[in-house]
Amino acid sequence: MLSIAKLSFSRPNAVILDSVSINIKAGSHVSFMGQSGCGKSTLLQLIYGLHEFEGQISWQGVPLYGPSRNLLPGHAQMKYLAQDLGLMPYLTVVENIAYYLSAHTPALLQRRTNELLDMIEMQALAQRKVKSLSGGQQQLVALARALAQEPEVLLLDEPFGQIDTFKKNRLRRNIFGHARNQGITVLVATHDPEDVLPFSDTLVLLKDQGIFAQGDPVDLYRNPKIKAVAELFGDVNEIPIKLLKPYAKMDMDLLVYPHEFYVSETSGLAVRIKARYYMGSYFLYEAQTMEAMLTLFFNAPLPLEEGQEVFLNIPLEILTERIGNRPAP
Ligand SMILES: Nc1ncnc2c1ncn2[C@@H]1O[C@H](COP(=O)(O)OP(=O)(O)OP(=O)(O)O)[C@@H](O)[C@H]1O
Repeated sequence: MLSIAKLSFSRPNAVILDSVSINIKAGSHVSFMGQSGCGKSTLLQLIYGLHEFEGQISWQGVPLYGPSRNLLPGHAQMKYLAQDLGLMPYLTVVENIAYYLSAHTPALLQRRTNELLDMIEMQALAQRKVKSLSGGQQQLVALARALAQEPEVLLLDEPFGQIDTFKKNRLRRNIFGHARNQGITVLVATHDPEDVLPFSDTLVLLKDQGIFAQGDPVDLYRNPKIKAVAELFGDVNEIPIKLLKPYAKMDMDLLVYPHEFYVSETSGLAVRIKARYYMGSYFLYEAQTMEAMLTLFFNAPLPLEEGQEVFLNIPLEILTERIGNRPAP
């Protein structure tokens, strides 16, 4: 268990984290999200022991301290992968990875190196010097090198930030899957819901120097109780329920993702289309409600025209789920 109790940290001009407490089960994958500057990277750095702090952090019952109590920065059982990757630029990809591998025979070393090269899909670049690689490729070598060290805890700061979209999902599956098989506890600071929804056991939202919400990412996605949570996953609309269902007895705002609407020709919430964005497999529309002049966003597979009037609806099960989960007044 990674236990964080009443953790506080300030910079000269600002409190960054104020009395943060959380327990993280060994072997679990946890993502930290929140607006830029909310302290995600700082939290990972504090766990890794790079700054002095107030409060307690312990791993498997053993207290962890800041740099003044450690000979070298960082804890041996952890690996922290920051934006500056700390690679050895004049060595090759394979040398950077194999440097940290413990293997008793050359054949085993070769096999384990190959496994890691396969994982990051960089066999073809194995003999290239790291300094000649792109930022994204260096990021992958750093990930493989971190995993080669078989840490108990892996702390990743925006791990796929520089990787191209076309490879990203496959690499995420490889790397998070490898960490899961090895029983490594993974903590990720990210802005990207695709790092979180398919891979994390827990999502933690940082806001106002503390933990604002935490839970199963799928629950938080499906039943966001407040807009700040829904917004982590992209665009979201906040709509007074009476606009959608005029006969509704309660007064509340409903959070609706753009893909949850469906378009009807005949009935629903009347909107006029203001703008259309082609998104590949669908169109994203900006529209204005005819009543209350509210701006909202919805997705549809069809090319609708600017100025066109359509009716929007949301499936009954989403309506019931959201109403059932509304925050207490
Ligand atoms: N070396 C530093 N010196 C002074 N202030 C810093 C330093 N590093 C970070 N900060 C400040 O601390 C706050 C938290 O920064 P941190 O990098 O932890 O945020 P973050 O949530 O990881 O942001 P991002 O999503 O943009 O990476 C920010 O206000 C930032 O400006």
